[in-house]
This record gives sequence, structure tokens and C-alpha cells, in this order.
Amino acid sequence: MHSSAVSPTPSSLFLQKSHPFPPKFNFLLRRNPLLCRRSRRKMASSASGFSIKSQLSAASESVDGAYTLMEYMGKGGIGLGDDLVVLFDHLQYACKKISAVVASPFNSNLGKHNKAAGSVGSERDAPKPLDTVSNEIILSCLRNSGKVAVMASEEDDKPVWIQDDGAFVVVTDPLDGSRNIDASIPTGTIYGVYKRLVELDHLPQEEKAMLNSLQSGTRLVAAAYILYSSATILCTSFGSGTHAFTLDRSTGDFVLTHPGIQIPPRGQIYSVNDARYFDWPEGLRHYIDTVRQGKGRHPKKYSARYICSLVADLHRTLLYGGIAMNPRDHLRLVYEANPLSFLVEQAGGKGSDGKGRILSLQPVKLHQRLPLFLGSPEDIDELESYGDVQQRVNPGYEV
Ligand SMILES: O=P(O)(O)OC[C@H]1O[C@](O)(COP(=O)(O)O)[C@@H](O)[C@@H]1O
Repeated sequence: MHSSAVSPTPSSLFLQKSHPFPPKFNFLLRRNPLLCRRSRRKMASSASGFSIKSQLSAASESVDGAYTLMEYMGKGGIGLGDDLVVLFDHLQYACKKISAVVASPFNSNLGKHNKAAGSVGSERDAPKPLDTVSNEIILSCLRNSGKVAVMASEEDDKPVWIQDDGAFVVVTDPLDGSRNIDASIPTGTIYGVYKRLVELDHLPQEEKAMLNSLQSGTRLVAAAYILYSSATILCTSFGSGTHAFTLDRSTGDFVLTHPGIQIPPRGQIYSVNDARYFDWPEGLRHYIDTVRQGKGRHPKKYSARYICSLVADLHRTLLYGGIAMNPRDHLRLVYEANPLSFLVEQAGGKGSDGKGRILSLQPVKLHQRLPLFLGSPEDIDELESYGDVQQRVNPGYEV
């Protein structure tokens, strides 16, 4: 009933497409959640104090069909097990805190490089305070959930064992793209969730922590990224489609705004740091030269977009299509490539290392790095057909 009153937006366009989505939520496909949110804001502006709150919660329960992440996951929604719901309640809480921290005027200096005296490694790899803060927030929320056996984080050298009877293993990049923070460019958090491998329970703690964290991406039970941008968006999949929820700051809820995201089969955008052009192999140069001239399988000239913040570059790619890539051995299989490939596949796209499917790779090292190409299936197929697309030289880039 709302859709004729609004101009098309990415969300309303998705709502018109066919996609895998739990039957209980089919009615949402006929509604426009953006309009629902607008009507909620209107209600909020016409009232004050206590009455604002009560009107908004009444609206979220029934009137405007604005379903929250917890409602979606729970018994009235797709009915995921209680353990996973409790875990995600804590994960979303962590991300609300990180969202506040990265936007706080009191933390505006915390993204600056802060390399500890005597530390090894390049300046760009030095931990930045907001990465550390985000890591601590996530670890504390996972401990409080009571549901997690082990957390492996891009920020830590080794996995952290949390509790023996925790049902889940969580891998995370707490604050991806943090080098952008000082300029208020979008950043993100990435999660992958596996089941604890009970058959390893007898092993020493350090060993089982490592082996649980090195599970193949095909064993993911859930993944999510959270984009901290003009809106804070939590995009997740539990293996039945990819769905995005937007943080409603008036209620603190993540509200379902992008049900059943389907990546366009082909886009017209490539996203890569092309200052590396002269370090690329012949195949990748040839591919980019071809599509930017409109001489590829799709006879249109491609555009370039590169935020240099993987979550933000991927979010745009999921909505508009095309490829987000980093062809050098930079991004991490465990914390970035696997969870994001899971989300892209669940949206009908592909995650590749330039040669084949990311999810079928078996991680051998916790911080293993690899080339990563995420995007529309036809664009990924075309790229892979150029054969030689992985950047093997990796000179010490300064920025
Ligand atoms: O320097 P490049 O090759 O453009 O890499 C940029 C990529 O690095 C990242 O910033 C991640 O790097 P870090 O893990 O070192 O933070 C991504 O967000 C971004 O896509």
C-alpha cells in the first residue's frame, strides 16, 4: 500500500525482486520500510518525552511492520535457536557501542597511528587505538553472552579461549578500514560464526582454540558485517539469504530495511586501488583496461569507485553490482574473506581469490592473507577468465 507513494530507492527496488526469504516475512516484500521509518520519524516529531517512546514501540510492533533483528531471528521470525539469538543480541550491542565510539567527538584523535616504541612491522600495520577499543568491546560482549567458546580476532596474535561449554566460535575483524577514521570515512566490523567442534574438546586449550578458528568457510553458520557510515547497517546471513538492518537511533533497534538482498548479476563498477596498476599481473591489467573501455562481455564502460574500506566497498557492490577487489595478498582469509564471501554468496554473488571459490579454501594459518574478489557472478566469471589476476609482488606501500 505504501510503494506507489515513493520514488524508487535501492531498498524499494529490492523489494520488487524475487528472492529467497522466509515465508513469515513475505508481507514485507509488499511494503517499503523506508516509508515506514519516515512515518515513525513523523510520529516522533509530533510528540515528546515519554509519549515518543511509547508511540515508536507500538509502531515497531505492528503498525508499520518495521521488524527488528531480534524479532527476525526469534520465534516470531525465522526461529533460530536461542543460543544464536543470544549471541547476536550481544554482537549487535557491541556494534552499537563501536558505532558510538567511532562517531564520538572525544575519540576524534584515536584513529591516528600510535605505534608502540620498539614494535616491529610497518607503520600501516601498527595497531590503532580504536581497533584496540573495538576489539575489547567485542571480547567483553562475547564473554557476557555465555555462548562463545573461542574468539579469534584480527587484532590478536592468537585466539582467545573464553569458555569450555560455549556453543560458538567467533572470528572477527573488529574495525576494518580504521586507517580512514581520522577523515570520518566509513569503517566496518566483520563477524563469522562457527559451531564449536566438540570432537576437539579433549585437546589442550591452545590447540583446540586454533583448530576451531581455522574452520573452512563452508562451515559458517552465520556471518555479518556492520557498516559505520551515514547510517549504521548490519548485514547478516544465517544461510537463508542476506538481509540488512539499519540502526534506528531513536529506539536503538536494528530494523529490517533490505530483506533478501540480491546482488545484480552484473554491475558496471570496479573497485580497486589502481595506484597498484604497475604491480598488477598482465591478466588483471588487461581485464581492467577492457571493462573501463566498455570492450568486455558487457558493452558498457565501467566506472571506478574505491573507498579503501572493505566493508563500505562491499556494501555498495552488493547493492549496485560489479566487483570489489584487492588483488594483492593483503586481506585475511579467516576474518575478512570467508565471512564476506558467505554474505556475497547468500546474495547470489561470488567470492573468489582470482582462481576459485574462497569458501572452499582450507585456512592453514590464522592470519593468512590472500587476493580477494567479491561481486556479481557474471563479473567474477569474466575476471577469472583472464587467468592471471593475482598480484604477486607486494612492495611496502606507504599508505
Ligand atoms: O592498501 P590497499 O591495498 O588499497 O588496501 C586497502 C584495504 O585494506 C583495508 O584497509 C584493510 O586493511 P587492514 O586490515 O590493515 O586495516 C581494507 O579496508 C581496504 O579495502
